This record gives sequence, C-alpha cells and structure tokens, in this order.
Amino acid sequence: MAATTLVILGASGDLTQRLLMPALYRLHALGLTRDLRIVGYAKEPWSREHFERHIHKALQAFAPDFKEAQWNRFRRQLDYVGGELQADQLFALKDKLNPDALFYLALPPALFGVAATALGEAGFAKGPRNGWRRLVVEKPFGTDLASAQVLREQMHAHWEEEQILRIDHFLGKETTQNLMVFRFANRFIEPIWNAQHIAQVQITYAETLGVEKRAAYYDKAGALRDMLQNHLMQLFSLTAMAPLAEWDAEVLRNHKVEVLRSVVPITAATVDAHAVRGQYRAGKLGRKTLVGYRSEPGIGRGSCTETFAALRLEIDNWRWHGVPFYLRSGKRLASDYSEIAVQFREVPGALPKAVHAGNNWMIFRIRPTEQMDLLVTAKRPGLDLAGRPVVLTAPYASPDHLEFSAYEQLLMDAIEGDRTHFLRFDEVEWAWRLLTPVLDAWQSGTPDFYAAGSEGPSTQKRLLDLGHLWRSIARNGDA
Ligand SMILES: NC(=O)C1=CN([C@@H]2O[C@H](COP(=O)(O)OP(=O)(O)OC[C@H]3O[C@@H](n4cnc5c(N)ncnc54)[C@H](OP(=O)(O)O)[C@@H]3O)[C@@H](O)[C@H]2O)C=CC1
Ligand SMILES: O=C1O[C@H](COP(=O)(O)O)[C@@H](O)[C@H](O)[C@H]1O
Repeated sequence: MAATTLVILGASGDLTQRLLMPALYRLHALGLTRDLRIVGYAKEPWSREHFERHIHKALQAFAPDFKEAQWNRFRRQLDYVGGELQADQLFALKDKLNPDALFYLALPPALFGVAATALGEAGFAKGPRNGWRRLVVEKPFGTDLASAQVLREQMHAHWEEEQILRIDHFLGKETTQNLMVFRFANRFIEPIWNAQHIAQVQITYAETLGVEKRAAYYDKAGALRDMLQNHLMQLFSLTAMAPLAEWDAEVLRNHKVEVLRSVVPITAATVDAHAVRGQYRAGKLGRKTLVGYRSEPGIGRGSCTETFAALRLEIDNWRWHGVPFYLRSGKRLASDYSEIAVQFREVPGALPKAVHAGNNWMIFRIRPTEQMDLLVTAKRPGLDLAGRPVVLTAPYASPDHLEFSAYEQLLMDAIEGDRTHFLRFDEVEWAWRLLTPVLDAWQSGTPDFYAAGSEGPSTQKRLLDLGHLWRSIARNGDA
C-alpha cells in the first residue's frame, strides 16, 4: 500500500468512535495499514492531543483486544483539523494529504451534499497526476427517489461516479460475501436456484434493540428506509441475481440492478398486498419490561414511524417468476435473529408414507451465529424405512482463518480501490424507485402495533402465499 491519507469528516461522531476507529486500529495491528495517515476533521476546535485522547477512550470502550502498546503505535497515525464544512476551512487539510487520499463522510446524511461540494471546491476531488482521490459516503443515500437523485447531481458536480464509494456495511459481512461464493462456486447449486425448484425466500433481520439514542434520526427514517431500502434489498439482489460472466465490480452491479429492474412494481393500489408496517408497544423481553416506541426518549407521543417493515417482492423474469421473496426487519423483536432462508419445493410423492419428506431449506444464517444450514430428510436409523429431518451445518468461524468485521473489510476495500462491495448509484436509485410508492402510502394512516419482545405485527401474515409460514423469530427460524 502506498502512503495514503484517510480524512474522516465527522470525526467527533458516534460512527467514528464505535465502528471506524476500532476497525482502523485492528487493521493497523494486523500490519495492513502501516502507511495510512488518518486525519480527523470536525467542528470542534480540538488539538491533535485532544483528538488522540478522544479516540483513546473510544478504543478502550469499543476495540476488542485493546492494548496500550499497540495504541502507542497506532496513535502516531492520527492527526486532527478542526473546521466547518466550507472550502476555505477544509483547505487547511491540504498539507496533510498524500497523493493518494480518501475522504470519508461520517456525517449526518443531510450534509453529504454540502461536504462533497465543499471538498470539490477546495480542489480535493482532483488528485495530483501520480495519485487518486476517493469519496466514501455513509448511508442513507437520500430519503426517497427524488432526494437521492438530487444528491447524486450534487456529488457529480465535482466527483466522478468511479470515485464515489457508497457504503452499505452489510456488503462487508461474511455471510453476504459468502452468498456469492457459495452460489457460484458449487456445481450443484446453480441448476436448482430457480422457480422450478425454489418455493419461497425469506430474508429476516430481527433485532431486540430499540431505537436507543438515535431518536432524532430514526423517527424520521423508520424501518423501511433504515434497513429494507439498503441492507435487505442488497441481500435480496445478491440472492436472486444471475451468475456473472466475469468477476468484476461493474458486472456484479449490473446483475444486481437487473434483479431490481425485474421486480414487479408496487403501486398505490397494491401496497397493502406487498407491504406491512408495525410499531412496537410496551412489552416484555425475558424478564425485562420494555417501553413502547412512543414512550422512548426523543420520540413524539403520536409518532407513526414504523419500527417494523415487511415486504413481499415478486420478480418477473424467467428465473424467478412465481417465487415470492419475503423481506422483513424490525426493532424490539423477540430475538437477534437474521438469515436468508430459501425453501425448496416438495419432492414428488412416490416415497413410502413413513418417510414424510419435508421441504428442504438452505439457510444462510447471519445471527446469532454465522453459519450455513441445509435442512434435509434422511433415514431414521432402525428397521423401518422412515425419514427424519436432519440439519447439515457448516459453521463459519474457523480457528484457521482471521475474521474481519464489515467495516474492516470495507475500509480495506476503499483504500485498495475495490468497488465490488460498494453501491453504484443506479442500485440505490432502483431500490428507491421500488419503495417510494410504499413510503408515499405510509405518509398517512397508522402502523399495526406489536408488543415489544414479540414476533412483530400479526398482519405480516397477509403477505404470504397460502401454505407459507413466517419462520419464527423467537425460535431462530424453527417452526
Ligand atoms: N452511528 C452508527 O452506528 C452508524 C452510523 N451510520 C451513518 O454514519 C453517519 C454518521 O453517523 P453518526 O456518527 O452516528 O452521527 P453523529 O451525529 O454521532 O456524528 C456526526 C458527525 O457530524 C458532525 N456534524 C453534525 N452536524 C454538523 C454540521 N452542521 N457541520 C459539520 N459537522 C457536523 C458531528 O459533529 P459534532 O459532534 O460537533 O456535532 C459529528 O462529528 C450517518 O450518515 C449515519 O447514518 C451508519 C451506520 C451505523
Ligand atoms: O444500518 C443499520 O444497521 C444496524 C444493524 O446492523 P448490524 O450490523 O449492527 O447488526 C441497525 O441496528 C441500524 O438501525 C441500522 O441503521
């Protein structure tokens, strides 16, 4: 790696403390980013020493395996500049930039356009001839189709699309990346990965967390914008896309966009058949009593923001015609349970009755543990020819392999210029195009309530085809 500067705009914020700095610290400890200079930039008129103390405290709290000796090496990479998001003030960064430099917008989303413009006006979008410049943008990219398009225009005034790395941290998760490897590196999968063999797909991201300290952001966003529009749509398109002709970031992103373009549009008339929203009321999780969303600090007593969203998507192409894809995510649910679960169609009935062949499921589990489960029917040991369900499990973690957090993966990719796991604008745009009619419809009316600690609103059932059941959140997917 050539000497590179990473400027973090918004360096006094939560993301920097909790996720970016711990990731950078670990990459440094592993010897992967020795030539990286990290410059924090924020409004606070801090000295470099003050910034160091701030980050030291953050790492003590959030970096697993924090060690003072390692910190003493890492701190030498750090620097700080205080200023507003204005070109004349940003210009103070000039002498700190290597020919290769990237700017990370760890800022409130409303400031992405302002910051990109100010960096451009300061002349930072164009590097010297022997270097490159990149802009890493956090999520969410816009709040609907129109605002995302406006933001794109603002960014493109100074930055080329190839320079912009839009983060979706789910693309840095092992399970997400494994979807691509597992699907395309195994001979037996591709021939059955289609409507002829697959009955339904369920993508669930359930959290026990509530709104925590993010009321100001979350109450404006809601579950559809916070989780479905970005993270779950990515899992969806990676599950459904066609095999790549070439292992290349642009080809991959073309394929994901193809999926989104093939989704049957949801309209004002069909929203209720395709989308359900919920909001948690007071409830119990184990012995803990939980307040309802409207009683959380910072949330309006009459807020209609959804804390749960479920979608039924249908893809009208040769591969998937007739297969419903169910996506859902919510806060304050019964467990931290997340997976992509693919159910195969039933086998024909020419088996002895006692075999009871159940449906096969292929499950890519994200939480509570990352692992793959294949649910099959095998013979029950004994004299009779009877069947029993068996789970073939492949755990993810292995003592022989280092694991990297999503932010470690993506920061490394950003430094190396690998765009594979970042979003191209048209992916974001298509996801907004599909979901904006739902957001529009949800501007009025109220969400369906569910008790905190439960499976979510019972109305989510209405999205399912006859014979399909939601997998149980409380029992990590078991029936
Ligand atoms: N926190 C998280 O867990 C995650 C956050 N994200 C995304 O990361 C981004 C940052 O989030 P987060 O760190 O939580 O937000 P915070 O509000 O904690 O921090 C944002 C940063 O922006 C600065 N800032 C705020 N307003 C201005 C302004 N008007 N001018 C200049 N700087 C300003 C803040 O400075 P100051 O401290 O002075 O206000 C702070 O440094 C968001 O886009 C969020 O969606 C994504 C995934 C997870
Ligand atoms: O982006 C977000 O993701 C988290 C869930 O992701 P995880 O990797 O932390 O499990 C979610 O809690 C948050 O609301 C959302 O903004």
